[in-house]
Amino acid sequence: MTPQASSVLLEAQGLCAWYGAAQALFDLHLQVGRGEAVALMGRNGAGKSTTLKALMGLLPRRAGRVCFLGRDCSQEAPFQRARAGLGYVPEERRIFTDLTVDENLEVGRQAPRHWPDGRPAPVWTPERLWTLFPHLEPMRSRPGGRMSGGEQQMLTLARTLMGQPLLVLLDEPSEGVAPVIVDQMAEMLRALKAEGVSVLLSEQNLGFAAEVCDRAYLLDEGRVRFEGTMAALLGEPALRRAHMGI
Ligand SMILES: Nc1ncnc2c1ncn2[C@@H]1O[C@H](COP(=O)(O)OP(=O)(O)OP(=O)(O)O)[C@@H](O)[C@H]1O
Repeated sequence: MTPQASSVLLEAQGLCAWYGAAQALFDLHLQVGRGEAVALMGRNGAGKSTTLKALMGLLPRRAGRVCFLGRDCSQEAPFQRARAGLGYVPEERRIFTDLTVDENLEVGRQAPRHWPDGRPAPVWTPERLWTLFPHLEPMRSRPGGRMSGGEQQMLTLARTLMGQPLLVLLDEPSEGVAPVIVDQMAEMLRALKAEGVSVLLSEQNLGFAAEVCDRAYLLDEGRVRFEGTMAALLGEPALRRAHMGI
């Protein structure tokens, strides 16, 4: 079950990536449709972060095609992909520790966007973000450096949303985060999906991914080993044991 061709926002065809001479991704094909939440699953070192970085154009040595909004962006720099509406939240939180929550959000602000069919895309303002991240509002004047890891993770995502992305690449948001924040994160991602924003979520936590995502790609040693619905992945214990160790 892949998205209809007309609704595909992001597509990778034969994506390969290397770190120096070592190949980390092999001939990866994936699609994310409009309004879809898709999980990229796999154990440590499977290639999840590498896939997101390659999609964003952050790895110097890569091959294959990446299309965003039907346009080949394989040769574009990361900032050009971001400007086109591809959001990226890296695993390591990248907030400005000396700036307050409000200021961090302002740094990310971009003009509202439109979908390829001309309809307006969701518009994110700090006021709208407080309803998604009620935790952040009381901290508006607090410097980012004085927040917990989970709160910084939320702020990184909120700031990415201020860039008005049509699709967000989200790298392991649940890693090292308290269970209560993981629950809020799942709720927030469901709300994002309800707004029609697409998400490609790199994740090891199957429970979290299953709460949020409709489809999954399972990676092992840089190759896709399974592609299908989340329900199908949940129904394949042997596959999960072989490629995820759970
Ligand atoms: N900067 C780097 N230099 C060299 N090799 C790297 C680098 N980053 C990742 N790798 C290697 O590439 C492979 C894929 O790593 P990647 O970080 O994409 O995995 P991952 O699935 O995101 O794992 P994790 O959940 O641990 O972040 C691994 O073999 C890893 O050792």
